[in-house]
Amino acid sequence: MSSGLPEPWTVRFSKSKRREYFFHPETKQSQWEEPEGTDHQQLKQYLAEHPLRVRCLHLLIKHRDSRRPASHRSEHITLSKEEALQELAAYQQRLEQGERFEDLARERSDCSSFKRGGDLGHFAHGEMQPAFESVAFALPVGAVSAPVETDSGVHLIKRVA
Ligand SMILES: O=C(N[C@H](Cc1nc2ccccc2[nH]1)C(=O)O)c1cc2ccccc2s1
Repeated sequence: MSSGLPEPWTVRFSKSKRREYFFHPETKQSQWEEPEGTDHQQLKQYLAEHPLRVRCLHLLIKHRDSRRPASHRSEHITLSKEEALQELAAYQQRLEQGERFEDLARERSDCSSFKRGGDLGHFAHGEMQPAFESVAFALPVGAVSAPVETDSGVHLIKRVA
């Protein structure tokens, strides 16, 4: 689906101003206003279907090959990746039995976001590790991912916005 923007303009999200802006990848020009010739309705429809930001909760289980094999739970994580995946599968079952994602993230996540029920807040493209980002942006709101592997460990991701 077209963005409604004239080629090759793209739309991005400004974290500082918390709003979208328009970027021309050849001239490197950026501006707040919609470029000349934009189909406004099509752009609004496009943004409704291709959000520039998502908000997710996640439950991370680190293992001995994680980038930083330590967390508030353990100074030295020795779990193997296979053991971490087995433990994550048990949390998937508990979610399927109706337990709240936030409660399980608070109980078990090795990410410092555990304190907020695994809430990472809103993030745009380019802010999280690629494998995490692509799954997060592909999730429907309210859905929980299958296990996702990143350099940090193995995750379950719930998209909430
Ligand atoms: O990178 C973080 N924490 C790392 C673990 C980690 N690695 C991740 C990789 C992708 C998404 C979230 C991730 N969390 C740590 O604690 O070792 C973040 C913590 C928080 C806390 C609040 C909001 C965003 C973030 S991102």
